[in-house]
Amino acid sequence: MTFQTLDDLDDGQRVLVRLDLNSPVEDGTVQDNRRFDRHAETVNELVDRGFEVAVLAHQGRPGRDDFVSLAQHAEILADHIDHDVDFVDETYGPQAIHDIADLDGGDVLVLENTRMCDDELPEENPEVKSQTEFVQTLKDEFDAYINDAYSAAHRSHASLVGFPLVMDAYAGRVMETEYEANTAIAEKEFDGQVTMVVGGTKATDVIDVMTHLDEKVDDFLLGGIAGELFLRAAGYPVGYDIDDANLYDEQWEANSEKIETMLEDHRDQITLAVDLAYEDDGDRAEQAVDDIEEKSVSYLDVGSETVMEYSPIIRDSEAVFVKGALGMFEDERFSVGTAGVLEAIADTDCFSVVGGGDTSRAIEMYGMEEDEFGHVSIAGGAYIRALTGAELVGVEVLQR
Ligand SMILES: Nc1ncnc2c1ncn2[C@@H]1O[C@H](COP(=O)(O)OP(=O)(O)OP(=O)(O)O)[C@@H](O)[C@H]1O
Ligand SMILES: O=C(O)[C@H](O)COP(=O)(O)O
Repeated sequence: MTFQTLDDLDDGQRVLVRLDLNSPVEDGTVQDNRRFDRHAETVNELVDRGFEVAVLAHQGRPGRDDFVSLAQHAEILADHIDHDVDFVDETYGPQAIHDIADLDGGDVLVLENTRMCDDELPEENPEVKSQTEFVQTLKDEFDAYINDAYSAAHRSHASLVGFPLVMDAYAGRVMETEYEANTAIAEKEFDGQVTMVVGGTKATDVIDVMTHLDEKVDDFLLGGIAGELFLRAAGYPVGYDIDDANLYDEQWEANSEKIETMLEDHRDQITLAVDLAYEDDGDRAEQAVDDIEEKSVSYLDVGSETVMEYSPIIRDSEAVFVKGALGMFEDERFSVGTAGVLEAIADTDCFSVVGGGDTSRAIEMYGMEEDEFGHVSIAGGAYIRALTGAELVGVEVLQR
């Protein structure tokens, strides 16, 4: 590993720290999750060593319900580090600069959601990002930049790739441990069957990675939004938006060709759900995919038959990778797919990795322990990209 770490940084300086506190939001309330726990290690160390700490992080995506302020994140972070955490509702405006100047040793200030700044999101190369007003304004306020957000390091966004080009840059403790674990996992060779459980809402991320993993993975078990899109490509009348949902059509447009090609070239490596679950009068109901004539309900989980088909495949695997939940597990009625698959993994002695800020929450929600899995990563998209052997842009710039 060639990046500088906190061991290379002198105590008591003024530091800008990028965390990944991107969290599930339910009815406007940010849900605590292991990202806070893990990043607390880095923040606690900085506080104990007398640094003046300003935190950059993002939440959600513009236009989605989870695109909210970081005010609640500051409170949750304070609970995890047993230390006051201040918040300012600007990322680099005059009030933010004022509050940064007021920091004393051991103080922590969370700046507003980076994705509320125009400079943050367009995916541009690090050189371009380093010249944005966002980066140029904040860089002079700090002695060093620390990136702890391994789980967002696959995005070429200003707060992740801009600062290392114009500041002294370091990896935080989470960046270090996730990088080491995921790189080692990517280099592992398996003699037996390798299975990947693919679900969640970010179908574009997983489908892109699937096309690069077809030599490493013997069987992809599909669920979630990606699963429905694959069913659509296979000819079933599902995988498009109904009501106000905004999960399928855009991702179908972006990925339909890749999905169709994968089904043509790798059909024997792709296992699709045989039944799906939906809400009927407040209860869970299930329907075989062969019986669906028209999509008139939202499918929120894979069905029980699907879990029965996926479980023996998992039992026969030497390694299982999970990215994304098979259903909306936060609602117990729709946890059957996700909990069923995680229990099947926990019951075998295969090597396993469960990744994703949301998905990894299902472990404790459904009574399992982290040590029943080989590695639980707070990274989702970043860890599966690392599995392909590709370098993550946010890591690359730290290694310059
Ligand atoms: N059929 C479905 N309908 C709606 N939501 C679903 C469905 N299936 C899965 N989900 C949701 O997917 C979410 C997890 O997927 P997501 O794509 O956010 O992955 P993740 O594991 O958090 O990874 P990352 O860290 O990349 O965000 C869960 O919160 C779950 O509720
Ligand atoms: O939750 C994640 O995987 C990271 O925070 C990246 O979020 P994004 O997929 O919205 O870029």
